[in-house]
Amino acid sequence: TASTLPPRGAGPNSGEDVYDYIVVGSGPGGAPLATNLAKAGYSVLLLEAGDDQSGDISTQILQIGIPQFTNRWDFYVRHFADDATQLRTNHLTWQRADGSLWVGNGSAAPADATLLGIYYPRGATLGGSSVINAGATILPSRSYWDSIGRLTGDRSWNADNIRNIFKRIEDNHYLPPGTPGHGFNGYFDTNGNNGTIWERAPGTTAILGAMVSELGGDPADTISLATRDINNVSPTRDQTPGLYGLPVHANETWGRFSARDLVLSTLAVKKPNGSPRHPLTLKTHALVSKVLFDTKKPKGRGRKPRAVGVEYLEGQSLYRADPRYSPSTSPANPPVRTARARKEVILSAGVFNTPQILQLSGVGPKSELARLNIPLVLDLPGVGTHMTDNQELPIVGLAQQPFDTLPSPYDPPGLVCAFGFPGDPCIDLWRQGLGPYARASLNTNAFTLATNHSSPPGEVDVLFFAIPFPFRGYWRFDAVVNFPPDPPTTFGISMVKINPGNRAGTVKLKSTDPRDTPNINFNIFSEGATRDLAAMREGINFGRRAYEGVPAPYGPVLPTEPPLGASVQDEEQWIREQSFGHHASGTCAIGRNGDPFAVLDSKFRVRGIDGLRVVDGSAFPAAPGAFPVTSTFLLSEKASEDILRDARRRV
Ligand SMILES: Cc1cc2nc3c(=O)[nH]c(=O)nc-3n(C[C@H](O)[C@H](O)[C@H](O)COP(=O)(O)OP(=O)(O)OC[C@H]3O[C@@H](n4cnc5c(N)ncnc54)[C@H](O)[C@@H]3O)c2cc1C
Repeated sequence: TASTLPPRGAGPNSGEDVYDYIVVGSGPGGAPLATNLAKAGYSVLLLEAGDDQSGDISTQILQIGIPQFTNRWDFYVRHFADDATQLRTNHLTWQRADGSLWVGNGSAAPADATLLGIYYPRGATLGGSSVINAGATILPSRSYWDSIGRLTGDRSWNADNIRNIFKRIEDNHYLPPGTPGHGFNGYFDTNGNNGTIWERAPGTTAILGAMVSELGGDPADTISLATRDINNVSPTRDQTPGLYGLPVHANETWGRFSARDLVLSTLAVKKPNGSPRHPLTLKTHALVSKVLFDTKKPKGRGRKPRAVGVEYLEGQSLYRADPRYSPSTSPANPPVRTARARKEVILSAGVFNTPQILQLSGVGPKSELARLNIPLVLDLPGVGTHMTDNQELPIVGLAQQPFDTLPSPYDPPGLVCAFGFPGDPCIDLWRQGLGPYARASLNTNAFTLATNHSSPPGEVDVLFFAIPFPFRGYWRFDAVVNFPPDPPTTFGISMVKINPGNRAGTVKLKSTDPRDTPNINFNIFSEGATRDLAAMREGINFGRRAYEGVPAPYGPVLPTEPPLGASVQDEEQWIREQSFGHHASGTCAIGRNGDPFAVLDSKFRVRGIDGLRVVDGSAFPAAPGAFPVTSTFLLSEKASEDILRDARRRV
């Protein structure tokens, strides 16, 4: 079949590209696993479609680490199958006849504009999205991990076990050494604010104080509460709402830690003779197009197809979501390579690309594969389904005066950072461990709420972070936006829905061309909508009451968005149409035995296939807490243990 690997010695590879394991994708799912397997002595090929951008300073400093032209893929997704609803979303991206981008809803779109969809960037570089994300590092609730154990009957999924993995990998820079539940010698740098940022940001602190007060606390405690550890081990942590610090994956001088560091540091270890200590081979510019299966041997009773390698296209920016891709300059027929795995192939290409690769390989919903005439290897209806996301929405308000941050006495007078633009004086300071980039920023606060609609009851189900601008979602910085600029008195209480009920998102192939993006539809608020909308409305009302309570000179703050005075129905419509996400999970989910939609078993093995696992954000059976990245590192560490245990058993 099309998926069969050429015999060893045949073709351009001549058998030389053979490894114990092949890992596809170097993000938080792939990198820990690839490096752990190599450190255990197994030969590993790590294939990454992007390139190594570690020389780009914006990827080194957390505060300026926004998605760049060189390190991201631009996906455009749908939130709804229904066009009329979709067109009311205010942050749709459209392409005009001259190629420029325009952002706005359908009512005002220029006549020459074609709808691309809702912009949804992903990291596509060595280290994956951990190189471009905001770095928020919050563990999900204990019940989240325990529920995977209950779902699968696999007791290794339990909160204590996962906390032990966290302790092993963390290198905490914001708590006293020895703090229970934390680690201080691992690779996963975490940092958090020490309170001083709030002393110089009186407006933001006043808003946080009003939120504390609204929950029955004393606003005089605001600064000390804003340094509280949200990843604490208290047995009541998940049921204790209120203000905390928001930790991030960053080192002691707020340099970004990412999955890239793990790969580069593993490659850098040498033996005394100068040869690599660990048998890890990294190939960037390698876009995996399919998994190859052994379909030659006669099928015995119960014999499953076996993954034996991968096929990949070689070259830079081959995927059409890469902003550097151009139909005129990108090669039409890049070289096609294969690599063989003695033991296993592990897909860690992220929530959109892992299900794309599986479907291109003939593993997925039978009807979908038949639609594109892809030879069927296994009918696995759950591939590319059950996608979930944390819905987010800002509660926007206008204060009585602008939100200023007072200068730090430690900075040169008149210092103004340019956030990575040429001549940024703060970059040189950061190199010396000084200046604003070497300190916590204003978004290092987290405020949780347990609404009357939380599930499990009593557990926090909404997380806010308070910032002096409205975070309404993503669009490209070079797009023209069709919204009026926000005045400097604008504030945003950003709301993230924890444990969302919707898992109706899908990733389906657009074509059999591996360079095409798939069709992605989150189908938001299709499932569990009553509960989620009610919880988010309760969150909005909490934010509005807090705004009213902000004292002079900043308050009272006038809530402006979602629009005031709307009926319940209209407000729900606003939430449905204007909320957004960027934490997609679950497109190849772990599930219980007997569930036809369970793509993976509890050990990350693709059900019905030997030698193939999925280890990335696709594997989560539900959204992991408010922020997925830490859980993805933990998942990868857990998978490493499972895979190494199996490898030793087979020896
Ligand atoms: C802008 C942004 C902000 C975010 N902020 C936060 C946050 O503050 N906190 C948080 O917890 N989470 C955040 N996230 C989400 C978080 O970063 C992701 O959930 C996490 O990185 C997922 O890890 P992953 O390994 O599943 O996939 P990814 O990190 O997406 O990595 C997948 C890798 O696979 C590669 N790849 C894809 N297809 C192929 C192919 N065919 N062949 C070879 N390689 C391939 C990609 O290039 C990429 O490097 C954010 C994400 C973004 C994009």
